Amino acid sequence: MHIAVTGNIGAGKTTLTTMLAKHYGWDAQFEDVDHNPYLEDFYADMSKWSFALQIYFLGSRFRQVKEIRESGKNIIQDRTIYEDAHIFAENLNDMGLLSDRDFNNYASVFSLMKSFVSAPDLLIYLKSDVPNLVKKIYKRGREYEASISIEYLSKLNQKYEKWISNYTEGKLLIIEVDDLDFVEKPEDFGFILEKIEAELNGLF
Ligand SMILES: Nc1ncnc2c1ncn2[C@@H]1O[C@H](COP(=O)(O)OP(=O)(O)O)[C@@H](O)[C@H]1O
Ligand SMILES: Nc1ncnc2c1ncn2[C@H]1C[C@H](O)[C@@H](COP(=O)(O)O)O1
Repeated sequence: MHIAVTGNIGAGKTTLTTMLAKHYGWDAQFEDVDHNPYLEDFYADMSKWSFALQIYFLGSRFRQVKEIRESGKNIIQDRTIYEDAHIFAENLNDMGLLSDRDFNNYASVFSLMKSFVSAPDLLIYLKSDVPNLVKKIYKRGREYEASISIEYLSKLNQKYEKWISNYTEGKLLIIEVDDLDFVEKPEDFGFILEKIEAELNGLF
């Protein structure tokens, strides 16, 4: 079984992925953030580094897709390859931070890769509003993310809403996380588990 957690920066994906992997004994796949050779430079100068960062994330996410296909294990994945293309790369292009020439080049590589990608059995979307995202990014305290603007987060949130409302590739569970504290409150984590199990009924 392949489950993926999706959502904007700071929504709680890594936290929930870690908790679910521990609870169910699943393998977890995380994003390549701490050893990412471009991320810090990207936040310092988005226009200069956007193409290099997108190619890096695309390669790293495709490696994960391959592992999921080959492993035969139950895997929970923190963010999907779809988000790189449909949320981040598209948004950078819209904002004029990734040129049309580079975006078209990227999109043609992504469309080749897409034929090898299977949708997760369940996609869990963590929906959060911008002020709450800002609070959680601040709480996490990665220095290079201090430059993330409200405008950038808002545009990403709009892209997420559009993408999720058109998502038909597989089962989808939307969780509004702003009134939940699944880190500190076991009942909130229990509420999420119930929702997941209801969706996966029959697949478990
Ligand atoms: N529902 C929540 N309640 C309280 N704190 C949360 C919640 N979700 C995430 N956090 C905190 O917010 C920060 C960002 O969460 P993280 O899982 O790294 O987000 P993401 O992986 O989506 O970027 C972390 O410090 C985490 O502990
Ligand atoms: N495809 C991407 N383009 C730009 N930035 C990206 C992409 N994928 C992830 N990121 C950034 C956003 C955050 O700063 C870190 C980690 O993501 P998070 O949502 O906090 O798990 O990488």
